[in-house]
Formats: sequence, C-alpha cells, structure tokens
Amino acid sequence: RVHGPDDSQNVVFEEVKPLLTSLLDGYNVCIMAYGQTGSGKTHTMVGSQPQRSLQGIIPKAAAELFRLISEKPAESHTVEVSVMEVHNNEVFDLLVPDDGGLRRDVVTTSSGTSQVTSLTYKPVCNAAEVMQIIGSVLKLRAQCPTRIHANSSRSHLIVTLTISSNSRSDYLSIQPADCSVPKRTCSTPPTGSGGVRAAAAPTLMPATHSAQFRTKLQLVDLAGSECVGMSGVSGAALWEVSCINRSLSALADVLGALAEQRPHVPYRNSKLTHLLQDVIGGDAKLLLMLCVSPTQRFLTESLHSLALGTRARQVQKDLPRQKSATLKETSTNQKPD
Ligand SMILES: Nc1ncnc2c1ncn2[C@@H]1O[C@H](COP(=O)(O)OP(=O)(O)OP(=O)(O)O)[C@@H](O)[C@H]1O
Repeated sequence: RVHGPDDSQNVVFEEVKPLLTSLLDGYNVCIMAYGQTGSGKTHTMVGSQPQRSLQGIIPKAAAELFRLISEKPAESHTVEVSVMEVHNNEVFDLLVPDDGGLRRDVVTTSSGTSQVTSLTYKPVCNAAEVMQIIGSVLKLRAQCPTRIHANSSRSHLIVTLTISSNSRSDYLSIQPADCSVPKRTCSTPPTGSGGVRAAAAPTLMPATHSAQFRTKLQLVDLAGSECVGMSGVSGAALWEVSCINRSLSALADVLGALAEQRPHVPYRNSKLTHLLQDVIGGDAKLLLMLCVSPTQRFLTESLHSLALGTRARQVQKDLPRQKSATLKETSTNQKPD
C-alpha cells in the first residue's frame, strides 16, 4: 500500500492495526521505518505529541495493544517497555536512570534467540505510561544537524513492548526461562527503576494448561540511509554515517539471505540485526514502512529504499503454527477451549 503526502497518521495506522492482534495470538511483531535521512521516519513512528491526530505508530500501537488487552480477562496479560538505541554499532539501554544510556551486549541464547543483557524492562499499564517513559528518554537519542535535516537522528531507536500472558493458549507458546513477571497493580505508577528486571531467555514450548507465554512488539525508527556528499558531514559525524550505512547494509543482507532461503542468515554482522533476530525471519511478522522523499533530487536514495522493500517482500514467512497440531500435542491432559 502506498500512502501519499495527504494521508493522515490515522489513515496510515489503520493499515498497521490488524498486525497487533497477532501479538496476543503468540507471534512476535516488528514495525520498522526505513528511508533516507529526513524522509519522515520519526514522523511516522513517533509523530507529534500530544495532539492525537499527529501521533505516530508507536503511541497508536501502544493504545491499540492496551485496548485489545482490555477485552481479555482481567490480569491475564502484563506489559513491560524497554527502550534502546543502536549508535555507532553499540547498543545502549536508554532506561537506565540518570545516565545517557548504558552500553549493553547482545547474546544468542542456547535456544537460538537473541537477548540484550541486563536490559531494563519497566512495567506499564496503559499507553500514556508507555509514552511518558519514551518521551522522557527521547532527548537522549543521538542527533546531529546535516545539510539535509537539522534534527537528524544518528541512531536506531528500538522500543520493545513485551507482553506476558497467563491465559490458556491453543498456540505454541514462548516460555521464558525465568517466568517471574513483575507483580504490580495498575493503580501504582512506575517510579524510578522500580520493577526493573533483567531479560529472560525465551524458548519455544508446547502450550499447556494456563501456559504463560511472552511475545514482543518491536517498534523501530531506523537512522536514515545517507549519501555523505549530500549531507556534508565530517569528523565524528562521518564515522556515525559509516556505522549507520553499514548496519543498514547488514539489514539488507539479512533480508536478502531470508528471501533466497540461504542456510546461513548473517544476523550477527551488526548489533542491529543481531538484536532484531527474533522479529526478522521465523514466523514473526515484520512490517517495513518505507519513507520516500517526494522530490526528484533524492531519486537515487528513493530507488535504494524501494529496492530494500522489494527484497523484504520476497521473504517467505515460516509456515504459520498449526493450531490442530498444537492441540494434538496438548490434548493428553486437557480439553482445548
Ligand atoms: N508526512 C509528513 N507530514 C508532515 N511533516 C512531515 C512528514 N514527514 C516528515 N515530516 C517533517 O519532515 C521533517 C523530517 O522528518 P523526520 O524527522 O521524521 O525524518 P527522519 O526520516 O526521521 O530523518 P532522520 O533519518 O535524519 O532522523 C520533520 O520536521 C517532520 O515533521
């Protein structure tokens, strides 16, 4: 679907909305904005606050997620937020109090999933809390003025909403090694680092009675792809551009390997692709928003973005989980819903 300059944020979000129901069905979901610098990625993902009609995908997705959860039995789901940036191929936890973000490692767990070590997770009970937390750390994000964009982001921003469900599921569930979801009533607002916990390694398990499963929604505002000649940067900013372009190439390589169904997918070639491993490929659902400038001056960059989109469309998702097969596995000691 192509959205023109006159399409509102609400119209764009209507396209995105159906994807969010998959989260409560046990799928990981990623919504990622890609495009050249200044093309509207932050506008698309974050938008302008607090005017609701100008809000981007992140606040709208958070609101929709909590609306969907409100239709489920009370206290059947809990949500936690974490915010990271990838800057100069290093991952920073932006929710570390009183700091410009602490450097973190990305590791692959024994079950083959990616995990950011000691990442901060904050429990949240509604979209306003999510946006309050994100709003308080957005100023920490690396920025640098360029010839093309005065407020250009120099890092990839990754907002993760982790949903833990205690409800009975017919699907294969993602079971964390550490199942301790922080207990907190929704009447208590988050304070400081309270309720913060370290990451737990998720593994695929057959669903059982009252199974607890975790899925994640990753909302990614990528740094812009950039032609150095046009942006006119030098010195440290030039190194930033080089890191941005290399990580975006790594993303293209991963999508290329998945599209061609190659046996080896080079997730570990950059921190960005390594930490997004669980939401790119497998049976996760990835939506790529390509932001493209309407001006002829940026034709080369626009074609480059469209080429990445073409590659992403060629990726075949793993077969969806077979409900009947899963039920068979779980039917020995329980009746399915
Ligand atoms: N569809 C749009 N409608 C109105 N304003 C827009 C739209 N897209 C972008 N803008 C405006 O254009 C400017 C650049 O957009 P934005 O900051 O989202 O670019 P970006 O792709 O995130 O750039 P960078 O990669 O350099 O960080 C901002 O002032 C933003 O408000």
